[in-house]
Amino acid sequence: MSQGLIPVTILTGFLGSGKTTLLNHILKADHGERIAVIENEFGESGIDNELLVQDAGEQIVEMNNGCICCTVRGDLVRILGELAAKRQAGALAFDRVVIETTGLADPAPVAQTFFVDEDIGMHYLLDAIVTLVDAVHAPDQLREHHEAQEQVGFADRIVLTKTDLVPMTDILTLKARLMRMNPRAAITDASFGQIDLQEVLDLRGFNLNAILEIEPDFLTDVDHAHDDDVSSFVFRETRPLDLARIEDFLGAMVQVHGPKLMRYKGILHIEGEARRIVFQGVHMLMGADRGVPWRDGETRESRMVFIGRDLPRDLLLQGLSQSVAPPQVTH
Ligand SMILES: Nc1nc2c(ncn2[C@@H]2O[C@H](COP(=O)(O)OP(=O)(O)OP(=O)(O)O)[C@@H](O)[C@H]2O)c(=O)[nH]1
Repeated sequence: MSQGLIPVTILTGFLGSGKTTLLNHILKADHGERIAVIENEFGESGIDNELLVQDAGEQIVEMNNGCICCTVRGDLVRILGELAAKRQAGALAFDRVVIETTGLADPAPVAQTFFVDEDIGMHYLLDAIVTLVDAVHAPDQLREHHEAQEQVGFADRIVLTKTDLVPMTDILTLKARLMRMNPRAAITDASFGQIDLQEVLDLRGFNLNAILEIEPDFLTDVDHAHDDDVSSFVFRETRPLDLARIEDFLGAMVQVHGPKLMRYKGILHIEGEARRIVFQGVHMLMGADRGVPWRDGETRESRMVFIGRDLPRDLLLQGLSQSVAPPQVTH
């Protein structure tokens, strides 16, 4: 096996499948390794970045201006090159790289990077493509989005998430379907990212020969299409918001527009709350959690990204603006 190369894991999976949750588990686990993370997000606002636990040992690089598999692939090559150069010069220490792709990425062009770019190949070894599959939404996603199918097809390991929300018979049906789509990849379950790290790291799973059998044009084919009708926008607001109003409003919106709302997530500045509130959902499943405290003097801004098809953008922006907390009366 190629000695001295830096192992790279590509973490992929459709929108909201649990990538950031799993990545947080990897970062928090007691493995003694330093991990450089490359985060690619759909939409201009880097929210995942804020959701990752961070300590001095980690290097987190954001790539926000497009999808890693097409427009920003050049950026990926550049970032990997810079990381390797800094590591070689002793300016940066890390043992492995994890790339979290957007939920809409086709993993093939990301994987290609490690074979077609000579410089990258000299420093890095693609360890595996780990694909997360959301047990609640995958049956529809696999039917409607070819990206979801590509992610399963290219997986070296499949991690099934949210099995806590689905009856066992449906899980077995989904597993059988995934096995038919990709007999190479073993399937593991992870509840809220809890997984034995051996299941996702150092798999030495990426096998170019196997991939070339499935997709003979793998190394040359860079053309691929995205769902063009999927779009995103960001809501921003510096005035404090009222959490109950937001929950009521979005709760009502998903009743009507749930199927269009593929993914929404944000950091909210809530009246009277010293911590960031992390609010997120996938279609009709939504929830809020308390995040890290706002720092003294920091501008508290709510930012929420919506990704979906035919989004009711004006309605959402208007409803969220009306969720600003009423001014506090001081006596
Ligand atoms: N019930 C349940 N919820 C989960 C599980 N894993 C993740 N989630 C929730 O699913 C939501 C999405 O998780 P993320 O980790 O942000 O998903 P992601 O794939 O990073 O999302 P994008 O980057 O936006 O595509 C969050 O609310 C998680 O708490 C699980 O095993 N069970």
